[in-house]
Amino acid sequence: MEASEAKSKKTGASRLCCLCNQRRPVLKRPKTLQQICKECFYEVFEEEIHQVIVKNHLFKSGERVAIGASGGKDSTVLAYVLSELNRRHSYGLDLFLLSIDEGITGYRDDSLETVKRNELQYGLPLQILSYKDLYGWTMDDIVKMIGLKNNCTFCGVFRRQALDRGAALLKVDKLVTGHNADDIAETVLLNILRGDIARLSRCTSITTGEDGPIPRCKPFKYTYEKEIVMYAYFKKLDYFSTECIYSPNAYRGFAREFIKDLERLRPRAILDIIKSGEDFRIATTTKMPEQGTCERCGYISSQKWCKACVLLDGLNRGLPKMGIGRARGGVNGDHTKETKKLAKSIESKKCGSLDF
Ligand SMILES: Nc1ncnc2c1ncn2[C@@H]1O[C@H](COP(=O)(O)OP(=O)(O)OP(=O)(O)O)[C@@H](O)[C@H]1O
Repeated sequence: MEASEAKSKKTGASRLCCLCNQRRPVLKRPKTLQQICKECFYEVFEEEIHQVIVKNHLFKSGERVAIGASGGKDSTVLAYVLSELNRRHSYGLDLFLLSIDEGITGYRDDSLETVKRNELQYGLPLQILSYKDLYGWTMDDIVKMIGLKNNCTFCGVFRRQALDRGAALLKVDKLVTGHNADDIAETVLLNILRGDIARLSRCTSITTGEDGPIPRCKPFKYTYEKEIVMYAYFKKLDYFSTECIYSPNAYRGFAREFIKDLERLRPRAILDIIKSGEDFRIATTTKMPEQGTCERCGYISSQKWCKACVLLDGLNRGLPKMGIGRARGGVNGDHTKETKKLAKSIESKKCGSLDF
């Protein structure tokens, strides 16, 4: 063997992309550990998402679809890829960007600037709704009142409803979010750790809320976070990468780290956790919440008042902890068993939990 040949074999310098066998590989694909070139990476990344959309019948031609756009990597890549696929495969969708301004100075104001640029870059109309306009409170105001602990509960509950209201305003048929495979695996794990069977059964569904105001889909259900970051990086997409300044959710953070450790040992671990979540069956004896409407605002709720109204009532009465079960008294019948149960159920729904 020639010395140069032996050297390139040792360093792997002569290797070609294991998909096209023509170009030099520039990355190791996190999901499969294959050494591939940039062009093949774009192709497999986009094609896998297309297959997920087609196999799960996520959209119908002619539908209006809002993309929940936070300006972060996931939703920015989602907006970009969905516009590309819509054109390439003639899905026939009318796409919109929908952003919720939680009122977090130094975080959401900056990320919304990114979404405004995406509006022009991708030619997608943008609708912004703010917590201030919808609820009379910004997250800055709420954190001033309640501190950092539990603020994610308010933010998550309000965002979910705000996205529904934005979707209604845009008259869309569906709302898509950038929740990725890592997010879903993490939520499966958290729901197991909390014993939250109702959520465990819902959190792996690719489409949820079909019986609610608007169905929500997660086209990135099987897409790895690392691949989304790589895609955004190689495509030089314009996104905002700072973490929320009010997000001290340590429990979720541990679950995230644990999954990252598993992924390092075995990349398939993320898909396997999702699969386990999908295969869980609920015993018929497990009591599931019944869906009705909030007596106060008419939004979907399994209680007399929806979660947002309970939290808002606490804030407006100067008793913010009431809604998260930290103070005595409350709505839905003061001091009753029902209030305690409601407060407990709200308390368990922390930041980013996938109630979709
Ligand atoms: N303020 C918001 N406005 C509109 N959509 C949002 C907003 N916050 C979150 N979303 C939607 O929910 C998804 C998951 O949000 P999460 O807070 O977990 O952020 P993330 O995983 O960092 O995603 P991203 O990178 O898109 O910010 C986002 O991808 C986006 O589709």
